[in-house]
Amino acid sequence: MTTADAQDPQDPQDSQDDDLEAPRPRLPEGFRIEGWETGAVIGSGGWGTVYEARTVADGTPVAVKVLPTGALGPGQRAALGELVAREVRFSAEADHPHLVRTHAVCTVEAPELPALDGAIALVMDRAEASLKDVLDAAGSGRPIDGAERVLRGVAAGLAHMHDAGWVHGDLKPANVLLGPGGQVWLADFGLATELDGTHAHLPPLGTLDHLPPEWWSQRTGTQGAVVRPTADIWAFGVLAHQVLTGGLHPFAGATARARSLSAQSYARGTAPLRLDAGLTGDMRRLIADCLAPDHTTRLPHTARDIAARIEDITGSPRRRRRRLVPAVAAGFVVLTAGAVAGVALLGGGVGTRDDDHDGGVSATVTDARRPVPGEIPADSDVPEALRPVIARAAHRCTDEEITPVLLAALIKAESGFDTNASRPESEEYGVAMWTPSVFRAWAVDGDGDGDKDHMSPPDAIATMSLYVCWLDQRFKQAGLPKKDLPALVAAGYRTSDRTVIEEGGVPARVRPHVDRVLRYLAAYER
Ligand SMILES: Nc1ncnc2c1ncn2[C@@H]1O[C@H](COP(=O)(O)OP(=O)(O)OP(=O)(O)O)[C@@H](O)[C@H]1O
Repeated sequence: MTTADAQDPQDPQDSQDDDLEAPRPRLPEGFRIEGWETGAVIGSGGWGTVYEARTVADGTPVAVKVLPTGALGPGQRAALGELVAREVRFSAEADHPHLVRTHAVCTVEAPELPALDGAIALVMDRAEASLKDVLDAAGSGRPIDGAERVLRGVAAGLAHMHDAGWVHGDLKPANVLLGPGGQVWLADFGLATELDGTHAHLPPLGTLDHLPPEWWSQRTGTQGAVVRPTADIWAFGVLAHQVLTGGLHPFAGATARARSLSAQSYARGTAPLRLDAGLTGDMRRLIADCLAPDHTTRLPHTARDIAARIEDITGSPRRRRRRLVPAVAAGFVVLTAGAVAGVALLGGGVGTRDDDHDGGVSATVTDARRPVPGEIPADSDVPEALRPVIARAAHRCTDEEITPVLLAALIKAESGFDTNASRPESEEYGVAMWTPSVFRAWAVDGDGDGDKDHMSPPDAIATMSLYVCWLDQRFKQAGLPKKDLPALVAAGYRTSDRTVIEEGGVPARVRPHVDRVLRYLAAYER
């Protein structure tokens, strides 16, 4: 579903990193730049090299970014000057606990090292690691240590930037620094530029993995590409997914370019959003909002709003325990991703959701007397063994119309919950009545057994959820009435998205089937 970052030798983004491996002139350890003394190299970026350093007067640790200017042509020198000026101006203006501070800008005087003589040196707070270092070392599939703290810090820093009228423009794990006392700092404001009305012009640098899909269709004029705050929101969505899954990118692909193409297919409406199944519902919704497919639909999700939501989701454990979470029908437990089999029966009463990803059961228990909208009621005819499978499959889709009861109604109309159902004349099999060739195009491994089998209820139902989620998105994009979506989805599952869109509604030939689905749905929702 998602693919860990991998390097592609053909990928310009990755080959940029190869370039960084080329030997560069280095300052010797103990080199003095005004009141600071450099130490070992921390790393190199597109423009220069970052060194450990300390303040000579009192030994305070700092980092010094040295940007050589000697080998640059006049145009490059001007561009570098502009980046530095932005970074310094930004740092001075935007004083904030989640933005790294630049203390001074100096000139390196090293006549004996001509390549570095005259270089610009930025003296900054020193971090212990970047978020990229942490993600590179993390085991994928689980949130990194301190994931919530990191997300809170990044979101707060971004909200402060946007409120101050700046766009970061290059938000990515390498530009999130982690301080020695657990601080979270946004860094590298080289691309940050003041908002001009609603957007800023930036040169087309950025990072493929964190660029919003609309970036590719924008026209790049002499001033560069238009970068708006919503581009930072997209980048935050990608980064949050990576932080919560130990580095998994939300879009599939072995290379940055492939992932970017997947993101563009999603934005065009030709592929659904497939977030990692281990995310909690709150985080899923938040990431899905950040990854809204275009600038306009992302616009309502401001950094301030995202920061507030993250505070709410990840608030203190005490606050979290008090928050009651809407849950599945009374008397059973919803299993999070990675655990499908088994239904634990609990008594009635009120429980809480465990927002921490422990890879195990995320228990959501409701008050038995109050059925939760969209969830399967306790007294329904849905077989107990299928309930958690259906609930989990429905919760994979972030679109509100795709609920457990809608999936249950669809399955009942398709097969009457018969896991061995078979209609050979139309080549439809299993509980979700998949035609094997169509199933293969969408297949999801719902039970995580490494196999995708249309006769396996978890696989068939998870795939049904993915497919109807996509239908739902298609119909919304086509402007079909929101209130008709359950009927349209039922019709689309029996025919195709195209047929429904072309007919502008439910085709007459599937009307009886659709009516049946709606009747079952109404009974579950009563
Ligand atoms: N203040 C700092 N404290 C500690 N490490 C830092 C600091 N600033 C940058 N680094 C680290 O130094 C390395 C180089 O950083 P730099 O900002 O030059 O490049 P980058 O962000 O990796 O790439 P680019 O700037 O080209 O996008 C990175 O590993 C970064 O995490």
